[in-house]
Amino acid sequence: MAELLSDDQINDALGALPEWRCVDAALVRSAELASFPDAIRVVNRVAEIAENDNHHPDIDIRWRTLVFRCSTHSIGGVTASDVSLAEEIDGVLDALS
Ligand SMILES: C[C@H](O)[C@H](O)[C@H]1CNC2=NC(N)=NC(=O)C2=N1
Repeated sequence: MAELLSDDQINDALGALPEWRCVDAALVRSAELASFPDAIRVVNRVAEIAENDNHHPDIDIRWRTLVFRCSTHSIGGVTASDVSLAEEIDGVLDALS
């Protein structure tokens, strides 16, 4: 059973995730892509990763801007799975730059 991370553990994790913030018990970051098709390509790649991990982000898509929100729905807060997913999302975005 996943365990909620403490505030200190979240802050430690965010030290390695400079694009992310903890907002309302979730890890959140935005990303602006070069085009809408590029944004959808990122979403599709993240979807593959999330399916593989069986851990899914909330994704807000507005033209070229994506907002990712990672929390563990089953226990209502941030767990290690969310930190791992955030790292993988950064990997997808970093691969574009
Ligand atoms: C049965 C349950 O839906 C699955 O174990 C997964 C699916 N993806 C998930 N994703 C997230 N973010 N939180 C979950 O609790 C979760 N549960």
